[in-house]
Amino acid sequence: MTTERPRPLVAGNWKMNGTRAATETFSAILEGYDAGLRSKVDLLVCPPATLIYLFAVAAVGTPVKVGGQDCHAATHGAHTGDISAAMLADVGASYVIVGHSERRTDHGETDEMVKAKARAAITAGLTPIVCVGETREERDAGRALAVVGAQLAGSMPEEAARAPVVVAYEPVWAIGTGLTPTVVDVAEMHGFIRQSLVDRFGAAGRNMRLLYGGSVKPGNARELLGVAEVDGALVGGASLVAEDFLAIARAYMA
Ligand SMILES: O=C[C@H](O)COP(=O)(O)O
Repeated sequence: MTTERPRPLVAGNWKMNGTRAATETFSAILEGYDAGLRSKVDLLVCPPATLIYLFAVAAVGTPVKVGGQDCHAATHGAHTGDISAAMLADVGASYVIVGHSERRTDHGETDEMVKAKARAAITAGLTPIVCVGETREERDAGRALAVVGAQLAGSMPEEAARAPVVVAYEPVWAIGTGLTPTVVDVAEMHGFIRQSLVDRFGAAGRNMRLLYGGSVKPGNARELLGVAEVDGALVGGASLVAEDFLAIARAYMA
């Protein structure tokens, strides 16, 4: 049994922000990802779909990865407005976020749908980032572990036993609010998620990267990313500012 930790990943989720002018921000991220950072942490940026190709071209020759924020479960067909995992791969994406709480809420995505999307991503050669997380009410009712456990059980595809999958724990109440759980709560949840993954996927579950997301900022990154079983961050607002995003990644510098 390996005790080696997965290499950390700091991923930016730009959500519905950014036009072509934001290529400047992305270029600053590419430039700031120096040898020191490269030796410690992987970087991923998930811009709106309209910018994926542009960013992927800009990132050629660098280790920075580009990803999508969602994909359809089908490979192609009559799904107006949707994008398949293969289409994301075609324009240079190597990751895709699935089951973000904003998709679950805004688009009524169920665990079953998220699982189908994750499976489609794997089939297309992408690494899915499967998001889970409880609401404030669920935490206050003492149900956080049960809710996240059920989301994991329903959203993680069986293929995770043999294909790379990332899990992101994002308490819904911490997203974009400036609020974060205590490090004790993060440690409890990540320990629980790790155990659930090991129970289901064995060694693959032990090596899966577990990201924390929800109001990660340069000022709290070192504390949050230092928690046991936290292998990186999924960053929203702070990833829109190159210097803040890089400062979060620098939490891994000694
Ligand atoms: O996917 C990212 C998260 O929803 C976190 O967003 P935030 O860093 O703006 O709180």
